[in-house]
Amino acid sequence: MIKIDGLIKSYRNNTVLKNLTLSFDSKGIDILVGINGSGKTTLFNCICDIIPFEQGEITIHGEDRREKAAKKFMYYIPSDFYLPEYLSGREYAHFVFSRYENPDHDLFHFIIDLYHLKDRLNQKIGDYSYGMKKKLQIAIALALDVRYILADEVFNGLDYESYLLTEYLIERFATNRKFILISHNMDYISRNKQAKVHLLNKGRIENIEDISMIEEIVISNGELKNYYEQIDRFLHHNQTLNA
Ligand SMILES: Nc1ncnc2c1ncn2[C@@H]1O[C@H](COP(=O)(O)OP(=O)(O)OP(=O)(O)O)[C@@H](O)[C@H]1O
Repeated sequence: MIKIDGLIKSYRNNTVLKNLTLSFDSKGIDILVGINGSGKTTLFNCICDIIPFEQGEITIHGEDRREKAAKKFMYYIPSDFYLPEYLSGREYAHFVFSRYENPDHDLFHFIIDLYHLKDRLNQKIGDYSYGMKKKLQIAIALALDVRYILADEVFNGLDYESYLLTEYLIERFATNRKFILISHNMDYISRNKQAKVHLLNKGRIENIEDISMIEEIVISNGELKNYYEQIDRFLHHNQTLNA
């Protein structure tokens, strides 16, 4: 289980996470939603010990997140990943595998095949497209013997077939590990009824039982209604001028 207790994280005087308490069990899919800048990536960076925070505690299977014993349970696919462009996909996968226990090489090659990347594996990552880099990261993540895979916008950059394939892989692999996904993809969220959805809003987290609530919350919290009215007034004004 990942336990987050009383987490407070600020950047100078901007408090992004305000006394956050939540936990993730070790199977299934959890999806983190929230408007741009609500702190989703910050939360992932805190969990994975990439950034420090002022207050609170995060444990992974009872181990503090900073401990090696905690890190071996997790793999993180960030949205803006900077991969070593001078390595081939194969070399990079081997580098990651060397840092974890029991990676499944057969599974890695199986997924690489599904993603049509087999012939590209010996090429430098610098020559890969954005979607190909994403697929390489997903294949590596699934081949690792980890409990938790955290992924920030994992479907971005994937063509539709690869998106559906990845959705299916995640669903099947979630029977014995946890995927915590940051996603703005409402298509994915609404299709995956078994996933738990958490909304990060103004530094606090709430569970979303009914995903139609997301639209209501976004509209009632944000400036959206105001923007809709501005667009209507703008169009009305211009149409009047052009009439
Ligand atoms: N290194 C940093 N220094 C200062 N402020 C930061 C830093 N990183 C993030 N922030 C601020 O923290 C807030 C949360 O950012 P974060 O990237 O966690 O949001 P997010 O929910 O992941 O956004 P998005 O949906 O756009 O990816 C934003 O106001 C952002 O400007």
